[in-house]
Amino acid sequence: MSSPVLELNNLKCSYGQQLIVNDLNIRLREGDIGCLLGPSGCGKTTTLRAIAGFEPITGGEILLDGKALSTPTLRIAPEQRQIGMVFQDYALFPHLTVAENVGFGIHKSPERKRLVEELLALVKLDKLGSRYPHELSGGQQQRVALARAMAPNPRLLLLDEPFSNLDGELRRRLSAEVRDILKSRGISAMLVTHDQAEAFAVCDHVGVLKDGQLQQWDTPYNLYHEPATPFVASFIGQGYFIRGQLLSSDTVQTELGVIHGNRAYQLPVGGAVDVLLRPDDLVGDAHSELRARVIDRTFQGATILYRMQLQTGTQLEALFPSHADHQPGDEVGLRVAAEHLVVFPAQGSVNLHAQLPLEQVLDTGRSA
Ligand SMILES: Nc1ncnc2c1ncn2[C@@H]1O[C@H](COP(=O)(O)OP(=O)(O)OP(=O)(O)O)[C@@H](O)[C@H]1O
Repeated sequence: MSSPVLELNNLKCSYGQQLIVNDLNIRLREGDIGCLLGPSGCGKTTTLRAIAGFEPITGGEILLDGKALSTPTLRIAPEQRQIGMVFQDYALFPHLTVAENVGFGIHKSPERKRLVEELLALVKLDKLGSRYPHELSGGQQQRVALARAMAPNPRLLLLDEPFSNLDGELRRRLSAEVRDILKSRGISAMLVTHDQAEAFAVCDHVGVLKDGQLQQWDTPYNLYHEPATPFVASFIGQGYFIRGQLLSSDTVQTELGVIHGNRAYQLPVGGAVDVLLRPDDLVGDAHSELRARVIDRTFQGATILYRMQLQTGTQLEALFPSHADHQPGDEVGLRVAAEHLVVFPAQGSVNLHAQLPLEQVLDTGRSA
């Protein structure tokens, strides 16, 4: 396994007496794109600014290639860190052309002209080198910012909400393109976002933060299918919890029937658990004894998200292919097809027949 390019060891950051980032441990491998993801105010930007050298740290250490950049008694200046930064608002120099912006950090290099041309071609702006930033679209400006940050060949690139000023399709396309560009050059990067789809599309590893603490640092696949905490389960993807009882380490009895998973839990057999259900864990089955009534539906194109109710009153969400066209009031046969059984020890005193909505988990998490 390759050695980490960036290490955050027990990192702590504070503003005055207020601890903002608490004991963060992250290792980013060479060539990987990492992400800090979490709700507003959880400490993502503070962490990124500490890595860049703009904020002091109050505990732990930040290492680049094994060398200390920050400790509570040391702060290497940002320009000496070999770290490039791309900001949300592009932060281009308005009085410099596109080519001059890109070449700004390498003005002493004899290779400057060639490098600028190469980078402009890489970000597909080779014909726009003589324009000024205000003559470009938002997406084009962010490409210039990316090329400028890459020009000095940094060991690590930091991207702070780089696509948040762009919308919809452009945002999706540019984020995929940026991933391709970084990967084609083997550049290690750390991105901050509160957009889960963006984190999943761009990054190899994602760290979910809550109140300055890392809940899980993992691949997007594992965050979705094997969330380590109820907070990650509820923050990542759609879903909700239903109450169940553990029959064995990998089997749980619920009012939807017995659900058998592919992973063993070290929890007391017979104990109450909360079972995570994603809308795509429920499939239609006309022959199933489990029946639910459609309450409402949201047409999403290829799929329809149904809200349904069991006879017991429990409400469920199910995502069906669009051709399964049910109307409110219809009775539908259901089956659970959850390969990835995700359970947590039961929280609070939830009515056995009531689902625990995700918002409640998030609220409980916040106030904890
Ligand atoms: N300069 C500052 N002085 C005091 N408190 C600050 C300062 N900057 C940020 N904070 C506080 O630190 C906490 C974390 O802020 P931070 O900007 O790191 O969060 P974030 O996760 O990036 O949020 P967002 O997604 O909204 O940008 C917040 O409670 C914020 O109010």
